Amino acid sequence: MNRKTIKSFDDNHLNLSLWQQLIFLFESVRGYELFGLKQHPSDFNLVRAEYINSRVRLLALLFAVLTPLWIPVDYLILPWEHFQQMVVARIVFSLVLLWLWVRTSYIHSLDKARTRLVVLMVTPALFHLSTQFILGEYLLDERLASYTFLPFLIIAIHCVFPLTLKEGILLASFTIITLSTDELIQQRILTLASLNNLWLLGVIMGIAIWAQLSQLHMQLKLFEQATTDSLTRLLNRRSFMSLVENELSRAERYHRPLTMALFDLDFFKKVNDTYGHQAGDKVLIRFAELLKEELRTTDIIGRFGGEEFIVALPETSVTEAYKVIERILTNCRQQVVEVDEHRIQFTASAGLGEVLVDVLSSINHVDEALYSAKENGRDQVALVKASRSLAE
Ligand SMILES: Nc1nc2c(ncn2[C@@H]2O[C@H](COP(=O)(O)OP(=O)(O)OP(=O)(O)O)[C@@H](O)[C@H]2O)c(=O)[nH]1
Repeated sequence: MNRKTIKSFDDNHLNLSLWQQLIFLFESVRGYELFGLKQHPSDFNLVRAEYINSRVRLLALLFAVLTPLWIPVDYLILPWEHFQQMVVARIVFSLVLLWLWVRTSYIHSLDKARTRLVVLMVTPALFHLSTQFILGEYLLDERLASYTFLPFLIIAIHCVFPLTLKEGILLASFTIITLSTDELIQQRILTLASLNNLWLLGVIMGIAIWAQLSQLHMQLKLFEQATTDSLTRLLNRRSFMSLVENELSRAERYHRPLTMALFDLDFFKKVNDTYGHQAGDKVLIRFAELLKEELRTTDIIGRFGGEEFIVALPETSVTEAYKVIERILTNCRQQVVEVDEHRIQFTASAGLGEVLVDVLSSINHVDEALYSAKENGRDQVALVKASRSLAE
């Protein structure tokens, strides 16, 4: 039996062990998502991909334009032979980045954005290596001090990207290893000068990763605010609709069933009027939790407004969905929400049907079915009329 009660958050929190409280804190600052241990929603990934891509483009263009501008300085301070080689290196580097700028005009996946980011970071690292190779011992000349700054600049630039801890560490390590290739080959990596450089690169990398995490955290928060209902943490109507639109395209392409159910809590006004609005909110939260518990992670759950909830079940026929909805309504009857000395019980009604042709009219149909469930006495599920289930 699935009999559950809700206590206030503070009661629950006080009973937690130190370890549980730490886990709670970790979760509340979105630790799993920031560390890259939990997948972000697919539409968030697309937003992040676009964000990363636009920065890759901007930086590629900036590097491509600025690098050749240094040629007059090369001319003034480098011997002719080195100058020629540096000009070639600068032009090649600039062309690669221009190519990256042109290629990155369109994005449709996070993986692509990540690959472009790696190319953006590795290209200047390779340019730096070629500089080391061309100038060699000449770099010890004080006038060429600025030619050794590039690695620090490259690592510092990592901070403009919203990355998870895992991505940030991988990318920065990859860049640092590329930057150190020369010293690794010549076995100079353990000299004091090299270790000093590595230490400084490590510090800048730490700061850059912190900035990346802060950006990602902010983006996750904004995304959540834009797509979820703040009370129940379910999808809001707009993001529910957009996810179901995608799911409907998939269902049509692969000829798979997609069903939808609209729930409405029965006599909810009475709960508010009798026990107060906060008690009503707790009932809404409990019902949202019940939906999350009873449905699959692939199902789409949203708060449609007020005391109405909506779910879409991919890969599920109406017959299968009917059993699921009945199970939810049965469990709903067994829920108890404790508010002060009161124990509130509640029921729900539902309309159920297949999603066909377009999402909006399917919602209208399940809404009509819900209406008949209410008319027939509530606390039950009603199906969209058979004729409606055929594509109209
Ligand atoms: N506590 C709380 N109440 C809400 C919220 N959103 C809507 N409501 C209330 O939900 C109630 C809905 O009432 P009605 O539409 O009359 O429906 P009902 O009382 O559930 O009756 P039936 O649907 O016919 O069974 C209204 O009193 C709204 O104020 C919310 O976020 N929190």
